[in-house]
Amino acid sequence: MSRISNCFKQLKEQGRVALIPFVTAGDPEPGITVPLMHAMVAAGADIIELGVPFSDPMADGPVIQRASERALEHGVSLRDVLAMVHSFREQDQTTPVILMGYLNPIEVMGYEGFALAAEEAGVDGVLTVDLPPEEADDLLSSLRPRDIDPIFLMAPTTTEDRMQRICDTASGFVYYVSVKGITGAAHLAIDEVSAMTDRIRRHTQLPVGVGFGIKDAEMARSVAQVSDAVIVGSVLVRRIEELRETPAAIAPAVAGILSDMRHAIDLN
Ligand SMILES: O=P(O)(O)OC[C@@H](O)[C@@H](O)c1c[nH]c2ccccc12
Repeated sequence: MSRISNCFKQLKEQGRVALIPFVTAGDPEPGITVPLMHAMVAAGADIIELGVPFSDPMADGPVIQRASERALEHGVSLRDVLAMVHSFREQDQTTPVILMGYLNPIEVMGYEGFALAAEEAGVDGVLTVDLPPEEADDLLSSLRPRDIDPIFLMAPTTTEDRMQRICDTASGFVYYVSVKGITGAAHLAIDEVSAMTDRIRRHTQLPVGVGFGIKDAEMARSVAQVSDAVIVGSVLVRRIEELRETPAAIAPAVAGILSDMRHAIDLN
């Protein structure tokens, strides 16, 4: 069983919902990422979504775009991100790590080479924003034998047919994007999210994670009532940006936001 499936299985037994923070690897500087990952786990993160910096991140809003720019200024590459995961794994063998990124750097490395390096580093899932499941066969045939879960996105506009196809292709969990638009979006309507997670569950037994537009602990709590995982990115990345001149303050600040969310989620 993959580390992601195992994580969800354990959470389910405990009647708990996963908290999945997103940060961009190497933002605002490479040295911060591994300690930040450990701090997030200590604050209650169950799974970590780590962004691979990319020059043209079209699904991302300005906050996460700027995070990519800061990391790229330090020359952070896909190989560097894999090295960070490898280093994280020296002290943490249980928390799943998902790489979130765009296809280009993976294609450059080659699917087989990437999958091998990801497995060696201890990566558990890969979310390639610009690779639809219809075109994912080649990458999937490199990931599957290594127990690396492909994570796919569904949006409010996803049709039933597509939903079924995505559910049949994905493993680990499926990611429901709560709003039309880009990361850091303003408003998430909980009734709509609830209706969609119900629909998705008619297609799959996989856990359903919800992300985009979750801003605070209260919202995290409502989303946790209708999902299996709460995914939070821009609020954390914005805090990282605010503190970029004082990097030592970043991990405690991010941990503070996450532990508030953790407590709120566990109140359910
Ligand atoms: O930033 P938000 O609105 O909290 O949403 C999570 C999101 O950042 C993270 O999962 C993510 C970052 N970049 C992405 C691109 C596509 C899908 C998801 C993502």
